[in-house]
Amino acid sequence: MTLRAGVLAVQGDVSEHGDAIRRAAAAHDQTAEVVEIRESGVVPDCDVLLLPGGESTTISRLIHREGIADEIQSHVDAGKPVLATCAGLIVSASDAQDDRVDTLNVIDVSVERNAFGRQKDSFEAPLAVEGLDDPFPAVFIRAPVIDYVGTDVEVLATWDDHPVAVREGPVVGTSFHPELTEDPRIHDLAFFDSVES
Ligand SMILES: NC(=O)CC[C@H](N)C(=O)O
Repeated sequence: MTLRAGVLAVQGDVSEHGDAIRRAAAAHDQTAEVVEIRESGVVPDCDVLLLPGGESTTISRLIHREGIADEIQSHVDAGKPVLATCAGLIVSASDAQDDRVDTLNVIDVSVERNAFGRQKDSFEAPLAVEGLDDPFPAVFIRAPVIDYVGTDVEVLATWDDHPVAVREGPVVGTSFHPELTEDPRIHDLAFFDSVES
């Protein structure tokens, strides 16, 4: 099976997500065809979506301007998988506590932007994640803190008493950047568990 994976490419770390989904697919003897999303009309043909890290105020502005935001919401309504990382999670949240981010409201969490690692902008931590046997090397870069999760949201990992990986229906969100390591297990958990079942 070839999976058509759309990476939101209006801004952010796009190519890394493409590589990560290809690695995860290969681990399942599948291939991923990666398409970059910069305009409307692409999302409806995608099996899965990746919403990368970057700058959430910019990403939010561009996806609304280009008519991509509604298409992402329809993708989620249809039960199709999404992995949203860092700024992608902020854009996906129900609340970003920032008027400049018009969120998609596809995962019921409230996030505080740039709240992790104020003293030290980025850090890596070995993270215990629900469903993974060994810790995941989680890279945090000016990461959002999740300070509220809705009742339908499953917390997959916490760091420093805060949820940092969450799932609601087809959407998995992380405060950290799984695409910046060689380890495919978060992409695997977001896509191949759900796509294959
Ligand atoms: N690494 C990231 O994606 C950082 C997110 C960024 N600080 C934002 O709020 O948009």
